[in-house]
Amino acid sequence: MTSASTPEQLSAEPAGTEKEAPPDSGSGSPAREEEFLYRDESRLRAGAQLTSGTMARRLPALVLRSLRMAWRVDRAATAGLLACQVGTGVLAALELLAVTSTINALIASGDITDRLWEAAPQLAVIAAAAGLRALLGIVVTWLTGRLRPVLARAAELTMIEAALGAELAANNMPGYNDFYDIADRGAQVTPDLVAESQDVLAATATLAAGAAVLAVLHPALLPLLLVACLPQAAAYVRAARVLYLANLETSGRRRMLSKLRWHMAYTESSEEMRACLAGPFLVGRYRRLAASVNAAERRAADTGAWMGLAGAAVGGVASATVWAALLYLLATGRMDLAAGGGAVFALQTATTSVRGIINGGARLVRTGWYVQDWQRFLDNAHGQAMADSRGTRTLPAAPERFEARDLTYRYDGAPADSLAGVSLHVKRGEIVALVGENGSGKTTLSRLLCGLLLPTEGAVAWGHTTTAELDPWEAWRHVALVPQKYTYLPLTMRDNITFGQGDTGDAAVLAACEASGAIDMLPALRSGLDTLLTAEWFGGQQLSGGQWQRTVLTRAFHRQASLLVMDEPTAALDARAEYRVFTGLRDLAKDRAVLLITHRLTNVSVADRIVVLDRGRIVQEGTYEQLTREPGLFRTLWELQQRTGQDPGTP
Ligand SMILES: Nc1ncnc2c1ncn2[C@@H]1O[C@H](COP(=O)(O)OP(=O)(O)OP(=O)(O)O)[C@@H](O)[C@H]1O
Repeated sequence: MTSASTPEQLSAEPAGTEKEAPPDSGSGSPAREEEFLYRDESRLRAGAQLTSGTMARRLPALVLRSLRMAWRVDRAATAGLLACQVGTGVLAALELLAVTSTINALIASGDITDRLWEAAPQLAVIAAAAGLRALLGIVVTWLTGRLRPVLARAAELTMIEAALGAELAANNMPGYNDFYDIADRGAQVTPDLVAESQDVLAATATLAAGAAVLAVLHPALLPLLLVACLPQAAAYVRAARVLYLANLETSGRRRMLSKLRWHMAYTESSEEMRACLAGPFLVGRYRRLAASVNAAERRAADTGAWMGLAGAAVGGVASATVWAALLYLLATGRMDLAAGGGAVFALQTATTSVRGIINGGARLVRTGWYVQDWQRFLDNAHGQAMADSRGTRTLPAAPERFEARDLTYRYDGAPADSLAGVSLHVKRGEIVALVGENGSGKTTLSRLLCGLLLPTEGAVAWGHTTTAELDPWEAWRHVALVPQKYTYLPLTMRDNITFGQGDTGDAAVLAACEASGAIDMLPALRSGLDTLLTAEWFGGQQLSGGQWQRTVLTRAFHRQASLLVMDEPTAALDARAEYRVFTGLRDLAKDRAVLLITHRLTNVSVADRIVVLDRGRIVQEGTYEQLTREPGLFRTLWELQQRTGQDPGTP
């Protein structure tokens, strides 16, 4: 390994040297590396057409929805915040009126002591209002601090629920995961939307107070102030849009960065990161991609800053114009000096409020765009909500028969069908084995039979009901699945087995452990079934690959489901454990329909029927005895295994 590959040196690379990839960082130009990263052109185009007018129209609904959510998670804090904002506005108005009349009193003719006495109540109102406003400010900070984390977590949870409610197929759709990330950003900034709308409300309340005074002093001043500030508002919103669009444009690249980070830093890939030198290779890739994202974000920051500057300059000129107008009114005697004093203060307050509205409004509009993405995802999971594509029927009883009828399936964006014209059934009490070479469609067929995917053509029927008609969450209570890539959860063994369902007592869980062979692992586990299965946390224990597979098998056996689907269920098991699983399978199949996928062909002798797939089509079907005798794909593969000794036969 070269010295450039040590972790210390990789992390010690100074910021800003992103373009200098390490020598072993792999081939391929940045352009090539990025070309497969999805860019949702239609979203970008739609984003480019976003106007402040459209957002201004949508904002009330967005703010209302976020407030409703805030109300759900913490009524007291939400009500308190709203009350504080209204209070702040009222106090600001009072203060302003008091200041105006104080100025009027002070600059009126007469004895100064009398004038001071006359102004004393107003001064008391000013002091009290200022004190109360400061107090309300502290309360707002306190309540926001309490509401923010709860609201952010609640928003995250709604995202998770929406993602869980999306079709499995969505994960393979270009753009879906990017959109998820963009929407997730919206979920994260939901508390900002609430806080920013409150800032705008507070500024509006203060403006209203200033406006009332200004309108009394001279009717031209307020419209002049508002009109003068419009260009600045437009510039700020444009700057906000540039930043939002940059986020949209870089979403695919940033998602890749976060995937790379995950692989480089976490345990799952840690062996290959080191021994295969994947770490240094990926750091190089990361640097190049990060450089390209940084460049896009810097461009946006520069453009945004220029727009902000232009806006501020226009705003400055606008303010000067209004002040000049005030001077003109005073100089020409159109406003008397006493009114002028109040006007100066009211104008100052109104200008500050208008700036607050413009700044807060621009931030609010930008946050609104994010939150709108979040809410759109919640509404239909980017068009992939199962609620929209499936029915709501439930089954009166566990189905007896699961049947695929003339199925065709093509993954989104795939060049060809993964399955074509496939028909197959499996009944309770029966074991059907699916075999075939890599990529022949076995897993896809099992996903369709489970109702995880809906067919492109044809149907899957559970009894008399198709999977498209069923409420999926109800339906999956009848399924036990051992997928090829299973999930290791940082939970106890019991929770990993039961997922909190069915009989979680020792007797039921141990019976399932007996069938899978996991029972042999228990004596070595510190707290038996209640051992945390990860060494990442204190007191946890790490399982081996085969031990995990036994746990996942236990999970499936523990579920009293009428359809048991096992995809390479024993790939990591030792010979004894594998033998145990296959000899126990017949017993398990008594009241289950079992679909078994395996490449170890002697194991399929346990099946009542074997279905052979080749390039998405069924090419053979029969018993083990028939298929090992008759010429065909099964016998060819079986003989190869016999010859290489990979499959020495059932022990
Ligand atoms: N999530 C997916 N998205 C797109 N295409 C997929 C996806 N999963 C599988 N495919 C494609 O569908 C075809 C069938 O894949 P499938 O996983 O069903 O095969 P298999 O027979 O289970 O393979 P193996 O024996 O390697 O597990 C393959 O061409 C594969 O590229």
